[in-house]
Amino acid sequence: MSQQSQYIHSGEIVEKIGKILGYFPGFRSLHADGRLYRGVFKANEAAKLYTRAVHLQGDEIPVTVRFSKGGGDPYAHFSSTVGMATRFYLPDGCVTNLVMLSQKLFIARTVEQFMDLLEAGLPKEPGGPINKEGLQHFFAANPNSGAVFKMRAESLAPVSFAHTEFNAVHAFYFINAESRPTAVRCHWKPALGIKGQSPEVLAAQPTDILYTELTGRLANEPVHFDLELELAQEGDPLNDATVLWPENRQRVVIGRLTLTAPTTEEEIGDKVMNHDPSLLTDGIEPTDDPILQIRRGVYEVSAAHRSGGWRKCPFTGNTSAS
Ligand code: HEM
Repeated sequence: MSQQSQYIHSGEIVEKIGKILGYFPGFRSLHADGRLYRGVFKANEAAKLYTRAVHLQGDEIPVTVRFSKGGGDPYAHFSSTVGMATRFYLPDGCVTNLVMLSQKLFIARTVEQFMDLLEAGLPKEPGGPINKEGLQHFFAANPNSGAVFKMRAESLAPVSFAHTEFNAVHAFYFINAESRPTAVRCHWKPALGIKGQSPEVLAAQPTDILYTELTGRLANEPVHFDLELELAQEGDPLNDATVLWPENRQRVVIGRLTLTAPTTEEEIGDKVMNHDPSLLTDGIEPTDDPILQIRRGVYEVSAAHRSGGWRKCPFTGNTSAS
């Protein structure tokens, strides 16, 4: 995919997200509220079968994780969608990201479908409420998106990050030392097992409840997640983030993440922490999923706005979040 197609709609997308969810200067357009934690990742022997990526060869690799709420309002309560953005610090000083959601699927298959969704949800007047009627029409006309909306609306909310499964949603190619590619979907499986609760019960609790819960837990013991690869079979869609693969796909655990303590942007030394999911390293390649491809540009625009950068998207000329 060309650089232009990665960036062409980025400014417009960030602008529309702001019109729907509100502008909160200095915060991410989505996943506005989050907290950072640190720890290590250690791959097991199985990892090498699938990838030659330097952080997946068995050495202990420093990591940071940003857990976040899904929405654009940093002062909102938690909902059933939370994020887990993991950064691996590679021996050569570079980093690579693995970005996941508590949801298994994304709500649009293509950039065009996502832009139509945003258009449908735009408030009828500036600053007004989200256009729920417009969205209902959109979901009726776009059944794949409607099905994901329903699935996400019916999903349980977390009781603790330590009991939540996370999913990278897109497929990636893992490339091993023999240059053999395997198409996979990645998941973080909580070592303590998966538990959920009703979103209403979670929303009635303090707005920072899952962060204080995790910080309190880490004061007593580390928290572990296993990195699981779901292996595609011939014919499984690799470019459609709105569709699950059949349930019987082989799953292989390739390593364990151990979180030990909270941290901060200052301690890490990166005030922006842009978790672009296409910031990969040799041994992992993106698929041509158009939603995965567009994310680099969108995250750069959002990161630039919140860090006092562009008032105007340099790729499209659109103004945004003023
Ligand atoms: C067209 C599709 C998408 C758009 C437009 C979008 C937009 C955004 C934006 C604007 C941010 C804030 C970036 C920043 O300021 O650093 C963000 C963060 C995030 N997105 Fe997406 N996103 C999309 C798809 C996805 C998907 C498929 C996932 C599934 C893994 C995902 C997971 C996350 C997470 C976990 C964060 C928080 C990252 C952090 O903690 O720094 N997004 N997204």
